[in-house]
Amino acid sequence: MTMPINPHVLEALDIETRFGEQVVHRDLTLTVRRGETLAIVGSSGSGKTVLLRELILLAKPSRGRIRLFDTDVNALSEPELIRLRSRLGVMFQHGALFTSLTVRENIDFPLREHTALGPALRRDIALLKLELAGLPASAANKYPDELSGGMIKRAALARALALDPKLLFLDEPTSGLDPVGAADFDDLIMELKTLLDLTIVMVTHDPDSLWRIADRVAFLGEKKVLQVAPAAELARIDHPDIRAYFHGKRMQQAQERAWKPA
Ligand SMILES: Nc1ncnc2c1ncn2[C@@H]1O[C@H](COP(=O)(O)OP(=O)(O)OP(=O)(O)O)[C@@H](O)[C@H]1O
Repeated sequence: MTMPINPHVLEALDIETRFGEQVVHRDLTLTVRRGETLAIVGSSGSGKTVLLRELILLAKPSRGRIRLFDTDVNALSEPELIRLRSRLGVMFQHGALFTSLTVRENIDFPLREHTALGPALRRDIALLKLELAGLPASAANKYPDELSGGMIKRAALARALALDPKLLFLDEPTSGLDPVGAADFDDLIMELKTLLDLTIVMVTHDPDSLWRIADRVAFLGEKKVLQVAPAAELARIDHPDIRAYFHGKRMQQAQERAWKPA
């Protein structure tokens, strides 16, 4: 008998997160469907970054369960956790590139850590990822401080893709980019999602990304996920925090741009 495939690649169930007396999450549940782009939004301090760190296994919630690729994370030993973590692609907000390494060496880093591939093959893979992320080959030997903000994002994306993850996390992928650069980056994410058959989870403050590339949006408030729905549905939900978030001028302009025929 074949087992039905779990439609969820990630499940965070009944999560509680505390820092001393402060409760950041309580009874928070979030599931991510295979193949979707899910955006996590909420006001400043609502616990998006903390949640992201828990989902990528860099931090442990105080209570609750996280299941990734059908594996209960709580039950794993440290080596098993490291192996599971290597199946996640993560692009951090400011790139988090090693400043003493070139772009190619940065992309090579996870390949060296987690595979037994030889240097020639690793070099080819790094150059391929660079190209996938839309960087010219000439960027390979540059150091992070020789790159523009947009190039740093792309280099960080190339590194996140190094090990061919099926699940990609993006922390504020378009922050700091001008509107054209941000739209280009959103386009790139959409293209890569289709090309590489990715599931994407992103924390974002960018209204254009919400309307253009997110299939569903999870709204964090009152220490939990208040609602998960496509942006158009979420915008109609009658909750004071959600209404306030969606009815700002920037959000309305983004909605109009997303609905304008190309
Ligand atoms: N390591 C930590 N120790 C203590 N408190 C923390 C720690 N990390 C986060 N917090 C607290 O948890 C709360 C949620 O922080 P978090 O960074 O997740 O918010 P956020 O929704 O990502 O905000 P923003 O949109 O401004 O980035 C904040 O009150 C923060 O001070």
